[in-house]
Amino acid sequence: MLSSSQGKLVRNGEGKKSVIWLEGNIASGKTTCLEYFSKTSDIEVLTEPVSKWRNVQGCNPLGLMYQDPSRWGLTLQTYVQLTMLDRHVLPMASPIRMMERSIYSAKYIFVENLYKSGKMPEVDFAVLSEWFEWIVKNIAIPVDLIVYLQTSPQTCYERLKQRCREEEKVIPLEYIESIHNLYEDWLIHHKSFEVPAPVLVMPADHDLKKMLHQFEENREKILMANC
Ligand SMILES: Nc1ncnc2c1ncn2[C@@H]1O[C@H](COP(=O)(O)OP(=O)(O)O)[C@@H](O)[C@H]1O
Ligand SMILES: O=c1ccn([C@H]2C[C@H](O)[C@@H](COP(=O)(O)O)O2)c(=O)[nH]1
Repeated sequence: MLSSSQGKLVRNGEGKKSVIWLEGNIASGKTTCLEYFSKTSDIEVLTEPVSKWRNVQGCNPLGLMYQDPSRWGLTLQTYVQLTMLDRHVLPMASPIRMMERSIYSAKYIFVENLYKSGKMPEVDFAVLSEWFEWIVKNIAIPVDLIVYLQTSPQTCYERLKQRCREEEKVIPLEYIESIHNLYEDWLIHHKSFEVPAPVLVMPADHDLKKMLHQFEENREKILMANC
């Protein structure tokens, strides 16, 4: 249930619980990492609602956006903003929540990329920005730790091609490079937007075996996020 605290809407009784956001480029390995931690008791894992972005009442805003970003970028990102907010305010079922991306990366990375690349009209950007500012001012979006899977764009491009999601077949390497640069400016160089929690950087170009080893090595740091 939501109640009001210091002028913001907050979820009740979740002060001691911890929330971790898993951030990284497209096909950097976020879902694979979440799958690994989902086997741990006391952790609930929330994946990105991509299936909704591919099918809202029979329409596919993700596919439309990749076909014509100038026309459909606002449509997709409005729906991403809504569905991510829905994830953030969902009552916690376990003491630890790991969630894939956030309403912040939707705005600071994906909306920013559309706008900066000239594919989002100024008025669409202004409307989305005002919505975003209203949300983060009025609704508590808890986060204790951001885990950043840091990859090279080339690695993501190869994994993306291998995953072969229909809508993403049109994505060029340059798109992945732009997303990479925005993530680095935000989470590593602190050059763009405020970072709402400490960042744990995990190099993620390695093969699966080494990644699983690295997840295990970082388990304590991740599980103790709010201590
Ligand atoms: N360390 C890795 N080495 C090689 N392939 C990987 C690795 N991690 C994930 N993959 C593969 O790359 C693709 C994208 O991974 P996924 O976890 O879905 O990324 P994301 O959720 O970040 O988009 C999938 O096909 C997955 O099996
Ligand atoms: O705000 C957003 C968030 C994600 N997307 C796109 C990028 C990808 O094509 C999918 C999500 O894929 P991942 O494999 O989880 O990275 O959705 C977007 O356009 N806007």
